[in-house]
Amino acid sequence: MFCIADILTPTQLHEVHRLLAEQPYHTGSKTAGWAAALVKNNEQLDPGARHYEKLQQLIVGALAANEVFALAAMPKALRPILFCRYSAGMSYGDHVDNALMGEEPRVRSDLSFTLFLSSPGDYDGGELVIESTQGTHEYKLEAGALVLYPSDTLHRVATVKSGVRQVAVGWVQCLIRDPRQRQILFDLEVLRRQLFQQQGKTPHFDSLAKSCSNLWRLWAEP
Ligand SMILES: O=C(O)CCC(=O)C(=O)O
Ligand SMILES: [Fe+2]
Repeated sequence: MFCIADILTPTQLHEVHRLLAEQPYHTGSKTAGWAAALVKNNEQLDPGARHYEKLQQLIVGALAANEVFALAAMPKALRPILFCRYSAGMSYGDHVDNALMGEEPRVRSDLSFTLFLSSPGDYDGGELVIESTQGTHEYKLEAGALVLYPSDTLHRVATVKSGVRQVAVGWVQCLIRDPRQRQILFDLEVLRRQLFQQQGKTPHFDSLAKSCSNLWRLWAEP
């Protein structure tokens, strides 16, 4: 589980809200699996909405520009972003995300993310609650921040008691499928950057870079 602040700048957030204003939404249960649809009670931006493509580009561009997201998610493919809205009384009960998504070539959901578009003060309730082997985690982040979590978890969105919760949600198929291998590569890549910053391109740096590169070669599914 990974929280990343400031995926969107205040200017980008403002633009997202401007593009989302007065756009058509439909019931969110359309894009859920049959079991998840039973507990999904929210609204989603209609893919035919006037600004849908612009919104996609804005979010995908912001994700692509974020070095922490790139390193933590190691994306091979992204599903189209969903723009979801929960008004008072809405929630999304316990569910697991579909393993395979979309048409051929299908995307395997390794990681899910919620990018918060509303500030925590804009609504009561509406926490994203994730069950993991380490316990239950609740997330209600600042607008512009993102939580990245394994798609194989049971999770839910608590009922919004008042106000409106707006989020962008998405799924990533990772270049490295095994979370343990992703963790090793994440740690080594961080170390490689730190070593370069402190000492420059030394023989130690080259040696570490070689091992990093060779682990990518062993494990990546490009
Ligand atoms: O709204 C959220 O934060 C997550 C929604 C969700 O779990 C989903 O769309 O599958
Ligand atoms: Fe979900």
